Amino acid sequence: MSMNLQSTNYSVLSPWLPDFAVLVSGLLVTVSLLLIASSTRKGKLSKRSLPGPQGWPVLGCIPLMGKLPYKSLTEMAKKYGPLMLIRLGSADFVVASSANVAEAFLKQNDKVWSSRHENAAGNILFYGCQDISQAPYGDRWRYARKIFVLELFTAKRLSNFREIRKQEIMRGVNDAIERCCTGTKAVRMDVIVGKISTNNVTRMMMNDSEGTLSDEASAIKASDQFQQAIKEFAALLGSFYLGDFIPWLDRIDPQGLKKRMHAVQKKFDTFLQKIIDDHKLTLEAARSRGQVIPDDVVFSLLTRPRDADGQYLTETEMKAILLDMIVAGTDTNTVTIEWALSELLKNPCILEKAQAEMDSVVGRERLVNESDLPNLPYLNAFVMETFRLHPAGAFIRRKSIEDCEIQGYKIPAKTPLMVNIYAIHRDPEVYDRASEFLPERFLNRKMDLEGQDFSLLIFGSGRRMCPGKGLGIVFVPYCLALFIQTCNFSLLPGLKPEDLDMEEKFGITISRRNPLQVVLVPRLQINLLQQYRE
Ligand code: HEM
Repeated sequence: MSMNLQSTNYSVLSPWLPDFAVLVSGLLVTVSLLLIASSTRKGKLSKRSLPGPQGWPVLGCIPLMGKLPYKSLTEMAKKYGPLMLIRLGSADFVVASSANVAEAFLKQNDKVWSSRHENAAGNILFYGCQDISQAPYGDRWRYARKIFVLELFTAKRLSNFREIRKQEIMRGVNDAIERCCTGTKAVRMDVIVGKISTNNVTRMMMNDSEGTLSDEASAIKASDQFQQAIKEFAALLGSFYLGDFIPWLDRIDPQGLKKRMHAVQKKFDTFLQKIIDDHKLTLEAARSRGQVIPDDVVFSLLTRPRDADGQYLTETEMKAILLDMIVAGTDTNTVTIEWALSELLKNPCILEKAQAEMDSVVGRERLVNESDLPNLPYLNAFVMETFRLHPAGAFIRRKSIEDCEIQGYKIPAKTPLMVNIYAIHRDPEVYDRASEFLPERFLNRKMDLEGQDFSLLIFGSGRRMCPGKGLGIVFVPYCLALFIQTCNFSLLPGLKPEDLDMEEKFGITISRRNPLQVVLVPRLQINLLQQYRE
């Protein structure tokens, strides 16, 4: 039976359609109320009015954000100061854009600002924020974080996996060189480095070198689709979902983002459940044969006994934590290394200096080791400058758990905060020639990675500081050290260093808008490199 959709819809809706006059007056009243609300909101929020742009009714400052919100907010801070109030849809955010203001939030009032602002992505992608990164401040977050730091990402495990990091990076180097067909073709560095970072983190989590995983799980982990799923996951996590800011749009999902979030979450859930089931089978077999259980994160999670007070992690919480590791642990490293390589290609004299240092400290007869890193001051300064000018993420996102006074402004509980790391790292009051890439600035500057230098907030600060920092500070410099030592790099034929674009794309991380394409040729004896081929 055919049905006239138009007339059906009309007849269903018509009882609810107000007549035109009522509609117009209703709209006028709504807009006036919103205008009144937006003009009085500052009084509501603070003792003295926090400065900030006025914004539009309903949308607030959403239209002012542009494609790169951290840059728009940096510009606004020049006008309104380093402590601003900005309304996005129906939510008031405070924005910190200087080291001093960041310190007031993250050090002097660390506990108050130690929750996270919930959003659709956190809820859908991380099983209702049951992970660490999205979890609200409270007992479950504290418990999961303690396990992460004291049992999963320990210094001992990082050290045990040293050789695996070297293997994975060298596999990537060899793969890149081979794909370049002895210097005739370019490779996409986001693809090469993305695979190295993922393999590095996933092997710590689920070490399949000892036959722990089924063929099916190993094949998924090694596939290009898995890489793409991580990209999709990270893109959705960083997406600007309108329903988070204008609650009544949540039911409509006008951008179709929630649908995509559910789809990618399902893929990861199936994969993680398979990993856990495979591990359980291996565990059973190993126990029945009295064998030693291999070292990896999933085994650690599955074999940990209940705590004395009866607390334990549920299987869903375990999956949420594993997701944290996959996403937070791969994308951050990948974008940082891709930006570092971009700067090397843009500034060939920096590459020359880094290679000269490598040759004089390590030589060309052996591969650089992680233990050489402390003896490579120029390389370390180059990495720090990359972290400064290209922070992995633009913002530290927090939420207050109680009322708080910052610089004389009273800010109520449950206010979301954005610390604009991008603005702080480019503050001309702190850094000379702040927008230029100058590794030398870190040769004579103390390199603080503990979150106590608020002009350099690479891994955040305080209670919610990055618990994966130990891996980041080894993996990023070591991966770069091996590339710098073993390869010569050039851009696509005809492209000069000064023509290389450095355009950015905003997401949960700041990535290159256009992928970096590089031609790599070996600069060491090929047999030194090839001992690490697949
Ligand atoms: C270059 C590498 C990395 C950078 C630049 C980085 C940066 C950050 C930053 C800025 C935060 C927010 C901290 C805050 O709120 O104060 C964070 C949180 C976090 N990072 Fe990292 N990260 C990196 C690598 C990793 C790795 C390798 C892992 C794990 C495998 C990881 C896991 C996490 C988790 C779980 C959180 C949330 C912590 C919490 O909310 O308690 N990160 N990271």
